[in-house]
Amino acid sequence: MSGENLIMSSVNGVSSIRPEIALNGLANGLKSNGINGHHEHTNGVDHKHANGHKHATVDPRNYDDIIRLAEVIRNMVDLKESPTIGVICGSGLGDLADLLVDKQVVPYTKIPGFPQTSVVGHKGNLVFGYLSGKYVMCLQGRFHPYEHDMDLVLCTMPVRIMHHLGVKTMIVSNAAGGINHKFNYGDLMIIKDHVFMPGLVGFSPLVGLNDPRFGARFVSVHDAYDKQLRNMARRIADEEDIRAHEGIYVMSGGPQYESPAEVKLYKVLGADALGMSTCHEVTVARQCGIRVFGFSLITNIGNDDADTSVEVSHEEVLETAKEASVRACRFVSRIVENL
Ligand SMILES: O=P(O)(O)O[C@@H]1C[C@H](O)[C@@H](CO)O1
Ligand code: HPA
Repeated sequence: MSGENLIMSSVNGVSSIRPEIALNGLANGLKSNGINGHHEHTNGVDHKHANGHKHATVDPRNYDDIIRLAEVIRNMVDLKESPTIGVICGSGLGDLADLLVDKQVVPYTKIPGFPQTSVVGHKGNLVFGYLSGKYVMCLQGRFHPYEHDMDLVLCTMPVRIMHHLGVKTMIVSNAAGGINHKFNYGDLMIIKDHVFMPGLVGFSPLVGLNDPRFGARFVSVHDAYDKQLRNMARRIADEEDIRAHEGIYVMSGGPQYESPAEVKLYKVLGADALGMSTCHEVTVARQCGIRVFGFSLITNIGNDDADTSVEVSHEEVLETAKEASVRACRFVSRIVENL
């Protein structure tokens, strides 16, 4: 692929990538030395491109590395303005990024030190452009902890980059199994609160030395999912005739789906839908002070009876998510319009 094509065509114009800037960015210091010398790069990430060759070492725990990487990304595109809205596209919402106007696409493979996606349905592009007249940045593909050895700091690095680039409101989506008996295939669930199972047992992106420049050591997640945004989203769902519930999302570590007994456990806990993402990203967004709106696409129904054989598959998840995709994109476009 030539340098000129690294940023793909836009709807209203094409910008060319300047790869030398990315490389200069690396030369200028994407070699982590730790936080003020206290943190000795204990978990530096030595990523590989999808094509196999090694590139920059970026320590996702190092504030200066994150800022430099954000600046490298800024220099890879010709930002029209600061993106104040960030969208993390879960399974089924990836098409949203394709709808952006004046679009600039940066493949994760071209970002030095960036992790890569491996889950089908997550393309692996950072996309900048206009949605409903607002300048947004989309993660067309997220990082699930189970793909990255439960390195939650690495998986949430894009949220910190979003914050540095100007994002004030984050919209995050996922595909999830419904466990509330009122839920049906293809419904949406506005996330009201979450149960972050990995976080409860120490797999939190906030574990480890905290550089105060990232935000508070102890982060409140009481009001993680903004009430005003939830109310607005409910109104929009009504106006658009989209079946949307409000409920509690539980994140398990995955990648195996839950056993019937585990589904039952989550039901007893009071959860309404279950998945393998989102909570880590929301936790970091809250540390940054980003307002959050989250929703699930209900792609399958959790089975809590071991005597009833109900097989869940990622293919089923993707198929239902695909059917719901147009609705979900319309929903998000209207929310962005109202921000
Ligand atoms: O990125 P999301 O949370 O939408 O992906 C879901 C959860 C698992 O990664 C996978 C299971 O089918 O889809
Ligand atoms: N469990 C966990 N993650 C999921 C599911 C599920 O049933 N459906 C989609 N993502």
